[in-house]
Amino acid sequence: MTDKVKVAVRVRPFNRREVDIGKQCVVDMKDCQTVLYHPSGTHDKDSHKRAPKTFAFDHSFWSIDENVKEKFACQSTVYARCGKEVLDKAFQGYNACIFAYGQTGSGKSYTMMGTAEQKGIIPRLCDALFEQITNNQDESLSYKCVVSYMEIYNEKVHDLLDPKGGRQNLRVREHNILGPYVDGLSSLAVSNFQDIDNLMSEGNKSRTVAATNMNSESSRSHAVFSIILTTTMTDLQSGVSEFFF
Ligand SMILES: Nc1ncnc2c1ncn2[C@@H]1O[C@H](COP(=O)(O)OP(=O)(O)OP(=O)(O)O)[C@@H](O)[C@H]1O
Repeated sequence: MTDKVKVAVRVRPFNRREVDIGKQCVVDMKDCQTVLYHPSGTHDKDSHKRAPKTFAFDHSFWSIDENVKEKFACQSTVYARCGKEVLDKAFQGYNACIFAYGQTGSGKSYTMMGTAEQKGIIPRLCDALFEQITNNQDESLSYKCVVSYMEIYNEKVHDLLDPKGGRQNLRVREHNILGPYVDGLSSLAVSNFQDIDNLMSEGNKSRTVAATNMNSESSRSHAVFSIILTTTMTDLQSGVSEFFF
């Protein structure tokens, strides 16, 4: 990757409540730029204080109205610009992390997981990952894919996929070459997105606070899902890449 960190911003459609109370949209996007307008407009003597503010990002995704075809960024556009490159680099041996940040209800889950009809980045990336593994014609190359899922709650690390269902605290250690790792964290083999989805659902049941519970407790619970892709060339371990969500 030319830049190690890329930042994308996405604006979602108004929800029912916002439509009902007549909210006004103050965000516009063009190419990689995001423009914020002052809600009071710019038609009086103080207007200069309320000039629009323009910010540049690696990507600005305008997803407010799918009828505005020339501007609308759908789920596949977001994957093509943010997910595909990460996958390509993982096959070259780089580690990668896609991290969604934003206030409650801003569209993180929709962008990352999406719905059955409108798949988000994670299912698309996993489908492409397993498709690439399945289509591999090079007999000297083989791939193995495993996943881990942990929760960090009150600075304690729990294994959400522990087959024994235990709740012991795991230790974070430092490997002299690979860096920090969680000692004893289970990793389970997967061969398609459905396997991954099932393990995520199982893991979510083991979280201290239900993932859907929006209260102050849930803000202390952080779940980290990782997919570890090991590429092996005949008799030679060539690379291990890890994705974090
Ligand atoms: N780009 C989008 N297009 C259509 N609907 C969207 C979009 N983004 C979000 N939504 C809808 O907005 C609502 C809130 O989105 P979502 O649950 O993804 O937010 P979130 O940031 O994950 O919230 P939380 O932090 O509370 O989990 C959902 O009903 C979702 O379907």
